[in-house]
Amino acid sequence: MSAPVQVTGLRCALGDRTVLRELTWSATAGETIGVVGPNGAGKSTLLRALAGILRPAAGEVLVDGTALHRLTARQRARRVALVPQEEDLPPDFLVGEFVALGTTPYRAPWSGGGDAERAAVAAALRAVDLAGFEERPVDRLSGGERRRVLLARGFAQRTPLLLLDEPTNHLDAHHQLELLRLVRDSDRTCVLSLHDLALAAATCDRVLVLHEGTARPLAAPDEALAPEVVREVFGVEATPVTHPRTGRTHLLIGAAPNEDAPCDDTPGR
Ligand SMILES: Nc1ncnc2c1ncn2[C@@H]1O[C@H](COP(=O)(O)OP(=O)(O)OP(=O)(O)O)[C@@H](O)[C@H]1O
Repeated sequence: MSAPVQVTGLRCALGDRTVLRELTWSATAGETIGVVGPNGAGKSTLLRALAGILRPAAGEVLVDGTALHRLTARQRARRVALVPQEEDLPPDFLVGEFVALGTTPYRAPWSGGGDAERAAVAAALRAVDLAGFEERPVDRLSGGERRRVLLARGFAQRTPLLLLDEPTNHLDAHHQLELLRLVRDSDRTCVLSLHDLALAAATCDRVLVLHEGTARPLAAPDEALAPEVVREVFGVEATPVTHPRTGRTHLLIGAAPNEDAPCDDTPGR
């Protein structure tokens, strides 16, 4: 249940302002693509274009060969799920009712959910470590639990393409790693925006770096997040180190040296 994604000559505008231009890249079915970039680089805008919510100003996005923005909302919702960065949960909803919204595209109009829907909701809640939360009012959740409920709704949509905007926000270390493991292990194509470059390097098959209104070539983390790229785009130092147990490359992020500061080589300092 995964779909290839093809982005060709994509330009995205908000109002009369071009936010992204000349984006051309493609993801194969089942890949996990990380999107990184400084604040305001256009990560959320790109995800909205991939979701078919934002109509491209030029170029196109094809998911499994289909331009999503030409589909009805219901058809689109069977192909792509977008978990936004922030969303107010509707007051008076129970967690189970909210997560069940993810199954709406599969229901006949005006029909209730039934056993299949309950099973889908329970599975999605188990996936985000909230098993048994169905009856809990959504306004009685912590920030991290709210975040995981949003993710559960995205999982319940059972789409071949899953878009996650800053999915690790508000999550503790355990749930960040669990979520990213879930994303990697799922058989969907996933595109996720991340601020944490080390997590992006450790989790994603390939990484797209947005910078100055466009994207650098989509590449494996070692190349996409090479120290010189990270220095130029983010103004920080990235040091690749090999994890002693797994052998995977991890990035240590630190402040860039201040080139104007006098160099102090005094021993012992
Ligand atoms: N409605 C709008 N009209 C014009 N410009 C907008 C509008 N909404 C957002 N922008 C601008 O578009 C740019 C891209 O915004 P976007 O939210 O996609 O960036 P981002 O990379 O997701 O940012 P962040 O890391 O801060 O979440 C920003 O410069 C933002 O100020």
